[in-house]
Amino acid sequence: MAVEHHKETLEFQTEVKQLLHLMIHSLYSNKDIFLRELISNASDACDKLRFEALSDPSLYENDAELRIRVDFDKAARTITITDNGIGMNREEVIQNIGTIARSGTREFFSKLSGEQSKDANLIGQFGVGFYSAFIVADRVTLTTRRAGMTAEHGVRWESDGSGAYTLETVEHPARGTEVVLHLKEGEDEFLNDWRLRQVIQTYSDHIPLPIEMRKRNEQDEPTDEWEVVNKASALWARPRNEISEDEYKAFYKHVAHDFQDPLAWTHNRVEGNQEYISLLYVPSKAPFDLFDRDQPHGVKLYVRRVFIMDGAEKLMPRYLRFIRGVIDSSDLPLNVSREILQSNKLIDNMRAGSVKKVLGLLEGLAKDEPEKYKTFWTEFGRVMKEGPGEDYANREQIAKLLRFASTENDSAEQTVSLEDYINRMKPGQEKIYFITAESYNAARHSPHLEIFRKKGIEVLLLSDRVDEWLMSHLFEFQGKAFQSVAKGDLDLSKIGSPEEKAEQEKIEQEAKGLVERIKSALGDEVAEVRVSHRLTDSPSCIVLNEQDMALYMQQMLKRAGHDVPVSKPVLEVNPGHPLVKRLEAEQDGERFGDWSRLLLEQGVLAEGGQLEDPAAFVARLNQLMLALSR
Ligand SMILES: Nc1ncnc2c1ncn2[C@@H]1O[C@H](COP(=O)(O)OP(=O)(O)OP(=O)(O)O)[C@@H](O)[C@H]1O
Repeated sequence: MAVEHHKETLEFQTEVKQLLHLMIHSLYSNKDIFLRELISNASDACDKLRFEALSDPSLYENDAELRIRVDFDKAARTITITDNGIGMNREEVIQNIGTIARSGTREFFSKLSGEQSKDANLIGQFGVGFYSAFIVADRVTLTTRRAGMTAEHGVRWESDGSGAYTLETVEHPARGTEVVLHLKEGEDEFLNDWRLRQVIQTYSDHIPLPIEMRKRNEQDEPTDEWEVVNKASALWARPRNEISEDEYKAFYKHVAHDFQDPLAWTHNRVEGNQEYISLLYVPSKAPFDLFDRDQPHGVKLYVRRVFIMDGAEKLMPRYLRFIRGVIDSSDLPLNVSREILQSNKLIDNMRAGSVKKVLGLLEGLAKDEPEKYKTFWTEFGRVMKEGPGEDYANREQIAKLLRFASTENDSAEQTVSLEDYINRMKPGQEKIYFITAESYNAARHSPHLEIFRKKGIEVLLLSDRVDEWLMSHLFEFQGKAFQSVAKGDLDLSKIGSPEEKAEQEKIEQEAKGLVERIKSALGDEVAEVRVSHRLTDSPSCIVLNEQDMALYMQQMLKRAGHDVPVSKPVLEVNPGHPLVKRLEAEQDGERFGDWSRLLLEQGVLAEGGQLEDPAAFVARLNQLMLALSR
């Protein structure tokens, strides 16, 4: 293949410019992290080489001792981080270092406020990576050669971090990547052996690769000999009682490329028929692309300390895609391929065991550290709600972890568990009542809640997008069935007194004629008209069939271009309401029809549905208002 030798100047993608600016300004107080990020990248590059070399050992080029070196030059004011990992070719450098390929990036940047403290948090969600070099450097030179290519295929990338970079083909005999940081004025503290070792030991002690620095002679001058400065043993392989909290946290920051502490973790060694170790972390902040379906999973697979692959989807179900960490098997073959992973009993067992551990960890948090659980739920609750639909076997355990807003505490915060709900159920109450709506306020103000408020029966208020899906997979919890208060026939007779029931029957009897008139006025726009036992303050509401999708969801799907089968609603009316009484007295057939339709239309609107002919609705409403004011 011909080698292009020209040097060219390329512009960073706009987002990269923004990222750089933000990073330099908001992460300055955390500036040590640049070294951890560059070492993590170097370590990932070695892992990738080790994996590719399983099928092509020639990639090692007779140098299979993977390592990372950190060096500095006081006179030149540079720090150099070198690895003999996979390296990159020209296209890969452009792809990986000049662009951010993650979807949702643009949207992410639009959320930034310009306020440094807030944005520093957001940048953490994004992951800082290679660009963190520019926190301390005003020029960065990266020289790299991909494993398996010849020396003349070296690539040199250089930038001052302001908007453009140069790219040049160079001779580079050494395989892997070398990153040289030309330090900014005032950053000389890093031109110090002790300081660099301290940062490495704080952040990178337990990555399973040796990190080397030059040995120093008696005059404290660098020699040509190198020594390992980290423990270089896999943290997860050590016994739990020998690992400190800080070591666990530092390791998390390395595997997760996060700069905040994790919320919790679980570390287990499984022995017996099958042997593996898992070290799994719950982050304290959700990444910005948590809802991107293509977002890579965060658990790395190792076989006997050798990295096999990143984000192995088979190791965690989708609803636990935010979990970060490592699973290290003693039984899988080293040359395990993605295909083998797809259907492998050992993998299935490790996954089932690890899911149990994570659910157990979350249960422990919920019980013993409610504040932390609250943080967890705020960040990841919506993803956990995908659980019951996805993981049938564990659905009771997942259901226990769910938290909801409810009429009990009148707050949008999701804090009520199903166990709390069951403990507060009224005598005679057999069902767990809930409502789904487009927003918390729509749920809270729904006319369907009127009778429940009157009787003091708690209703769970569900307004996350995933809730309708969740409730189509949750049928019961601890033997109590779930019941939407907006769907199907409502029977609260067992909770009330026998007199109430008799009273209801009487009202129904008396309103029979009215119900008939409304039914014939609306014709086939409704499946049925009946007297409502849910309403106390509103004149009417719409009730859907048990199996129907809520109106606001139907609306959303329609907007997204889906065909939604529509079934006709049931209209319930409240004969005690003054408007309905007024309607009953109306003799003019046309007006009776118009007003009946208004009852139907306001029911649809209250459900978050959309009217076929909104202008006609407004005209009818105005007529009614005029008539009533006369
Ligand atoms: N030392 C290296 N050797 C080989 N490839 C590298 C090296 N450093 C970076 N890269 C490539 O550049 C990409 C971008 O690196 P960067 O650190 O910005 O992000 P990341 O590591 O993918 O994720 P994060 O933002 O979470 O740190 C990496 O995914 C990798 O493909």
